[in-house]
Amino acid sequence: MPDFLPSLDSLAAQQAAQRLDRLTKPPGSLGRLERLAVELAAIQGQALPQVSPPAMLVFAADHGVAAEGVSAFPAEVTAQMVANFAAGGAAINVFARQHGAHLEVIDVGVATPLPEGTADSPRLVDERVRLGTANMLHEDAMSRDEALAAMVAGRRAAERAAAAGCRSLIVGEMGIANTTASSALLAALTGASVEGLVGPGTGLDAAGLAHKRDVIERTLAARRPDPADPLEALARVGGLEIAAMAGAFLGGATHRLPLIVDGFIATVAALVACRLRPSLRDYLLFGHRSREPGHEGALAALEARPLVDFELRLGEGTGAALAFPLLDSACRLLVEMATFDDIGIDPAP
Ligand SMILES: Cc1cc2ncn([C@H]3O[C@H](COP(=O)(O)O)[C@@H](O)[C@H]3O)c2cc1C
Ligand SMILES: O=C(O)c1cccnc1
Repeated sequence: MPDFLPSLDSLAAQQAAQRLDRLTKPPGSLGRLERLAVELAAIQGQALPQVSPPAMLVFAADHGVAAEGVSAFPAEVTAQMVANFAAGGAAINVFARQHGAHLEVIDVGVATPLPEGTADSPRLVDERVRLGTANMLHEDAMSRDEALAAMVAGRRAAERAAAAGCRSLIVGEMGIANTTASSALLAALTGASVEGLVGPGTGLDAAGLAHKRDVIERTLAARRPDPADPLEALARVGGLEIAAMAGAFLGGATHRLPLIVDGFIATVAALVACRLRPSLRDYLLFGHRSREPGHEGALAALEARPLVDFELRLGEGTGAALAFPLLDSACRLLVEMATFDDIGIDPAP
């Protein structure tokens, strides 16, 4: 993983801010779009930033803890959804087509064999580190080396996106039971109570939720993840796709790509990456506020304010994709709007 990340470009930020003040509008009247434009200039090191085309990286893996009945859906759905992403039929595929995104599905550890023909899809990348994590209630989800290998697979995906000319990164996931792993990891890293952050995921009822909470609490008591060692915590109670997302964020930042964080799971992955490299925080933009209750605590741990609140609770990168047009609009305003000079008006009569 990178030892350091490039720092924000304050000169590019200043140039963008000055241009915004010369555009044909009252100063500051485009609100948060103006702050976004300046932030994007600082990240990319360009007075006129550009976020299009985006890359959409969907990392998929299975979770041994699914055997405890912590999801409303069976573990086989991970592989079925990977086939759906590969065929272009999932929600994130719709947004990818809408925004001309480069979409990749990266299998870092799907346990069930993929449906016939899936492996032939040009969208699918095989980076399997192991066939799903172990059941973290009984043993560590994976080894430290496996967590690192999954992070490196994530970094490689970010590097492919940069090499393909993508100008921003949307990072999503698929992995049945990954809200359980993310909840355990978030509780471990922040010390927050499991009760306050556990949620229904794909749609557990009240009894299912109580059971999920009990499984997470017993897991934390058995695994004792150390918040001072984020990689170890990731290995003990995390997931392969969560590790890969953390690696993709770090890899994207080394290429100065604005990183659009999705919902609960992506935000927990971003938190892990920030604990490893705190300066990563400068590169993160938060797409949306998920309905999953734990998202609030994950956002608070990163002092993050999401762009949109549309009551999504899906994952895959959909909440980040939904916010993408806001970033794109911010960039286009900087490039395409006329200045007061252009139209011959003195803005300060
Ligand atoms: C058909 C389907 C499509 C999905 N796309 C994302 N998720 C989301 O749901 C899962 C997490 O919820 P839990 O922890 O309750 O299993 C993840 O795979 C996440 O990406 C999906 C879930 C399903 C069922
Ligand atoms: O916010 C998310 O990422 C989320 C919430 C519920 C289920 N899957 C993902």
